[in-house]
Amino acid sequence: MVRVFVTGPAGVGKTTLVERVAREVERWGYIVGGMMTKEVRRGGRRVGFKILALDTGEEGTLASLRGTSHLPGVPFGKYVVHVDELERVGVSAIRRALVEADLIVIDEIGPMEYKSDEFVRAVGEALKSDRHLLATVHRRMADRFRPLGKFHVLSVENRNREFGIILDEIMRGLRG
Ligand SMILES: Nc1ncnc2c1ncn2[C@@H]1O[C@H](COP(=O)(O)OP(=O)(O)OP(=O)(O)O)[C@@H](O)[C@H]1O
Repeated sequence: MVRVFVTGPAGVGKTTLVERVAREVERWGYIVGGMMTKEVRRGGRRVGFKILALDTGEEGTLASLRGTSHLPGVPFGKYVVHVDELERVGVSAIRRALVEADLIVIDEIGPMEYKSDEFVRAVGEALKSDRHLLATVHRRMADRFRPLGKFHVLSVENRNREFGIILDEIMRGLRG
């Protein structure tokens, strides 16, 4: 069983890399589940983050700029984190992946997501399960996950090369 963690500075391409890997893995006929986080931009400006369930395509609002959403939430810097949405879309997707997927994707494990105890629990379950895991980890939390699997730090210079290395690690795990 393989566990791959990806970290790196904001905007370096972690989500893009995970999407590319997930697409390739699916092309080989494996089932990929879990969740992705994407930024939401309006007029060139980042106004929040949304979560996407990989299996159903369902979307939820993870966070929005303070004062711009009626959804309940927990303040986090200039954002409000919508814990209910994270649990409805993201945590549910991870839980389904724990029973259905060949590869569990968690993008990302970060301080916003950690506002949800259910999310923290779901990550713990993924780490206890014997399913293959590909997760992105916020820089601030990297040290906690470094010892738990193969660990990659992305930069603009290495991100294309790392894509190949990570895909190879995961395909080798999937093929046993
Ligand atoms: N390998 C790549 N080659 C060219 N452009 C890329 C590559 N990877 C990512 N990008 C571009 O860089 C931008 C940021 O990518 P992405 O959202 O994947 O970064 P991230 O590390 O997940 O960001 P965040 O820290 O916000 O989660 C996007 O516009 C994406 O298209």
